[in-house]
Amino acid sequence: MATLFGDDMIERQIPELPPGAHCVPGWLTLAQQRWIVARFGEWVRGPVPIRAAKVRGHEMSVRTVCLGWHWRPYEYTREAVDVNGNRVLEFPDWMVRLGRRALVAATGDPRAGDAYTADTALVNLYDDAARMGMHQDRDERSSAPVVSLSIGDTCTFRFGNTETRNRPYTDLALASGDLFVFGGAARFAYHGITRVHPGTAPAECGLEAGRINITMRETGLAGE
Ligand SMILES: O=C(O)CCC(=O)C(=O)O
Ligand SMILES: [Fe+2]
Repeated sequence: MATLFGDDMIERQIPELPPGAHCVPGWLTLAQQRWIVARFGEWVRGPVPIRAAKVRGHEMSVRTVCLGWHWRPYEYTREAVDVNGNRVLEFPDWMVRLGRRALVAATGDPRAGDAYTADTALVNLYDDAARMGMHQDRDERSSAPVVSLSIGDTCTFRFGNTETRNRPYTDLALASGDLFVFGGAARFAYHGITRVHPGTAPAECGLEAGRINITMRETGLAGE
């Protein structure tokens, strides 16, 4: 029980979030985190290498590898047309199940996951200097919730409103193992990462430095 007196046992204060947004600190166990980090090692060696997507000609500071559908600003395709043209990895069944369980855990509603079949995940890798500017996730045609999982270093996550990228917003820490869900009235809220806090990853999460974030989504796109 090496984690018994770790930071994960200290109740963290979750600031008030807008309706539709939920945070579940420490949702993934350290064993689950390590297992996902091992899968991440496979994904980055997969058919499409991890890369920094370009937004209006500028590389993002995060690097991203996708599952199910390949995302680039501002479109999903099956092939990584801006990387090497290869088809992205299949969306794993275990992640479909995890997404459903995440919605149940986040909302407390045992039926919340029933109709949810995530079919894409953007898996972001942040180094100490990486940030993500305020944006909406709106390249999906479905308004089903976004399920976000964090592993590694803690970051400061800024969760805002659906109208502007400015205030009102709430800053909260997302630590290794945390689940964040935004759906319903919060589905199209602006959000971003203002900083990553180096050296804060728990020793046993499987990632020595940096931060992995997985956001699962339903694209609402059909077929091949
Ligand atoms: O890293 C995060 O927690 C958020 C990532 C994000 O907003 C995105 O990939 O669209
Ligand atoms: Fe996002």
